[in-house]
Amino acid sequence: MTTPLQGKILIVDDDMDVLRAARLLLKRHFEQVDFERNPQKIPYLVTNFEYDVILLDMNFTRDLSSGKEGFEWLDRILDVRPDAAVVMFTAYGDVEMAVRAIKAGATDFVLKPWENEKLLATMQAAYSKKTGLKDKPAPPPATSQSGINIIGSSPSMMQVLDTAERVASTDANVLILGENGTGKDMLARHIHQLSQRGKKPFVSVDLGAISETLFESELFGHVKGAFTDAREDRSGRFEEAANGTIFLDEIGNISLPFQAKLLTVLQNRAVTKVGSNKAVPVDVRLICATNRDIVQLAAQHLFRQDLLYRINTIEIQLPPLRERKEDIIPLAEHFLHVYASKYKRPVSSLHESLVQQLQQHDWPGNIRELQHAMERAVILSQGKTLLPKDVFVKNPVQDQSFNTGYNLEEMERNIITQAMKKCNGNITEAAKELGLSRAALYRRLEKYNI
Ligand SMILES: Nc1ncnc2c1ncn2[C@@H]1O[C@H](COP(=O)(O)OP(=O)(O)OP(=O)(O)O)[C@@H](O)[C@H]1O
Repeated sequence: MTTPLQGKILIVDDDMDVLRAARLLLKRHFEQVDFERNPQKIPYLVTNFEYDVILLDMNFTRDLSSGKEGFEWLDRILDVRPDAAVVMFTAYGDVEMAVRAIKAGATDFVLKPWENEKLLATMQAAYSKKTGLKDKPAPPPATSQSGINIIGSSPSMMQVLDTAERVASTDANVLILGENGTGKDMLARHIHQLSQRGKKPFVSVDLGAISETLFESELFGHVKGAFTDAREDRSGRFEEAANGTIFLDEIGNISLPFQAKLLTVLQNRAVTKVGSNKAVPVDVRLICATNRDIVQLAAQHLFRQDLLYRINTIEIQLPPLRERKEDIIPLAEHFLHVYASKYKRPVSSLHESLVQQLQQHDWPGNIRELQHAMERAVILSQGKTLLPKDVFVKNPVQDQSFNTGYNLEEMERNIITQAMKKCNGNITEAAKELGLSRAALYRRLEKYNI
């Protein structure tokens, strides 16, 4: 057994067996474990004693299934002690409710019947969070757990990673919002890896890159003969994601008729292939993302409100890089090492003047832009230290108006740069403007390092 932690715990549950069992377990690991059967005593207890973590039942017998009473008590606790760490105890099957409790300010939740290890780990994590956040080592713990190296220890990123970690195991639908290049895809993979579905498929679908005609067959599959080119049965992306996670990127870009089709699939948890009339059940966890203001789209009736409610059980907002400047240098250093090793370059540090310029830059293309800038700089670098001129290469197209000459590639680069500028870095809109698919535009952005 590890060194016992300090810490004062309160358990509130009206089931005496639960109280006894939980107390027996927690007593071995915490300095003091109090328990209370009557929730009416909560205001008195939290006012007069300082508990580090409160384990609170969501369903007292007065109100067996709605969890409403649990929410009320959570509110009362937070009124008295806004910084209280409250872990909700909830019945299996009430996960959505527990997730709502987290939105309402709970720290975490544990499902009943519980596994001792899980209960202990959750209580210990809540305790450390409450008392020792500052002592934690710098890298966010989630990084190594998922195997995905998410760089960022700014307060806003810590909060994003914290929410991601907590929702990962719940199977709740997640909507990730953020500008292009802020890491939405990466975060979706991270959540998948941390979830119980981590070893099952993660299927990413860029809805902005699928043409309207292929939408249904791509997502739901088709049967042989459904249309001229359908020479054999084909499974869709939902089926490929069976037991795993489907990531629907650019969800804000699909037309109203397809929103209706998607909603039917999500409601019925079953897909019907094009050309078939048999619905096949699918078990997938849904993560969606968009860079658009989806609430506004819903208000303008361009996005179905009922679909929005389905997909946004949990919303995670990824802040743009310019709003988490603390992350710029760690990210730049990360990419420096990645590309120095990839291209076998001797460069290993950033010059002080470059550090300043990196921090001052606005990064409209967010982390993707920084990543490309660092890749290009590493390739062009000549010494051990990267200088501003390596990263902020004077790019003639930025200074000149469109018609610079007759070099085709240069003209293409020019046009794309102009379109990206005009659309404020919004890839979907720029692709539309240029008459390209998003995928085709991405390829060109990569090619020209834009
Ligand atoms: N926190 C991070 N740490 C390290 N790399 C990151 C981080 N966030 C994003 N990246 C990298 O930046 C690039 C862009 O990230 P990603 O594709 O996840 O962004 P996105 O928001 O999904 O972009 P888009 O909206 O354009 O599809 C990727 O190469 C990703 O690996």
